[in-house]
Amino acid sequence: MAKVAVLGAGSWGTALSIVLADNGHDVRLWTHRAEQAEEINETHRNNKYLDADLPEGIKASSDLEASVKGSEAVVFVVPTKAIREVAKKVDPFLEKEAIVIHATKGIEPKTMKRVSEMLNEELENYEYKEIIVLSGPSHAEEVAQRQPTTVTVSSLQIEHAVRAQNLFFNESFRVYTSNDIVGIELGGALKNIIALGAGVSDGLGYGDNAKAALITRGLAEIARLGTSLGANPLTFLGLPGVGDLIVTCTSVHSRNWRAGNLLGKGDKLEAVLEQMGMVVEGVRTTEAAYELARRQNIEMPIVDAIHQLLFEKRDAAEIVQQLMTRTKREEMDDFASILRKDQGK
Ligand SMILES: NC(=O)C1=CN([C@@H]2O[C@H](COP(=O)(O)OP(=O)(O)OC[C@H]3O[C@@H](n4cnc5c(N)ncnc54)[C@H](O)[C@@H]3O)[C@@H](O)[C@H]2O)C=CC1
Ligand SMILES: O=C(CO)COP(=O)(O)O
Repeated sequence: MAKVAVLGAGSWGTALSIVLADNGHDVRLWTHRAEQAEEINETHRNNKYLDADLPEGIKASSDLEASVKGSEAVVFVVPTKAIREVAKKVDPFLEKEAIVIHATKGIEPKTMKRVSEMLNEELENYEYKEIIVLSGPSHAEEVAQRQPTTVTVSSLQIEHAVRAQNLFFNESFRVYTSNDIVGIELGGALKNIIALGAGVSDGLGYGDNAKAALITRGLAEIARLGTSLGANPLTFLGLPGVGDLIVTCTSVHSRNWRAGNLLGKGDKLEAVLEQMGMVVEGVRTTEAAYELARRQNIEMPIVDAIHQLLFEKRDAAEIVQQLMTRTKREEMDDFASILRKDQGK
């Protein structure tokens, strides 16, 4: 059994630590707050983030060096905005043969980089340069209850992804592998924007028809942008694509859906984010995707609409009207162009 460091003691870091501890691994759950580490070790709970009793195999720590040194695997689960800062601090302590996995779902505004690209830049001494992503439809609350969950792990070298698959796989946590790291990271990050939109739609009082439309047309936007950046279009039909889109757009567990729901009811963004107390990745990723769409010359009307709502203070109901009255078009236009690109035409 392996020593594994999990970096970030929020909901998802804690839930993934439970999976690893259930598999018999020696888990160091690192937090940047010493008082949180003390509380976890004394109570075997992480009450602010997850309603679950933690297995004995999880030891919390605020000592990054002690957590990372000697670990066969290091799992980054801090929010996207903290990735660079934490990676810089981790770099001197990483073991030569360790695998680096991340389970963070975001794109960095301004640089428009994926999390594995940010990690590769900051982990200067890391020889493999083969970061692994873990993504899929997986709310922490259900994983902590050992409810059936499926995810996908991916890295450029499939052997690395297989090491991660073996680390996490158990009877309630089924792990697939894939070699499309670009598609998997983009699917996980971009679905958060659509989930904000689904929350807005529900908050405005619209029904299931509207939500199904958002999920389906949102998937078309994600696939269009993703394919233009080199992803395999089929990835978006898998767990980290449509799977994660469904779970995040339809579950009350989703922070992005909940934030959107409050926005749809008329609350202001700053108040919503303060009230959430947990990371709502879709907000910063909207900034990044909005810029990426322009750079790649890709049409993303839902992303544009969420950008207008979040950053241009536009009215939610007006934006829905604007989406509904766009120029008439053929439904499968986008998919036809994706397929043409995939076939090199
Ligand atoms: N919660 C979930 O069910 C899932 C979350 N994710 C992704 O996992 C990532 C983390 O999400 P959650 O755990 O839900 O967030 P969270 O808000 O529950 O926890 C974030 C944790 O990161 C810590 N943190 C923030 N800034 C930090 C810094 N500069 N240095 C060190 N630690 C810092 C916070 O103290 C907190 O413990 C996000 O990218 C999210 O999209 C992915 C799948 C499921
Ligand atoms: O990514 C998730 C589930 O797969 C969690 O989504 P939220 O960050 O919206 O809670």
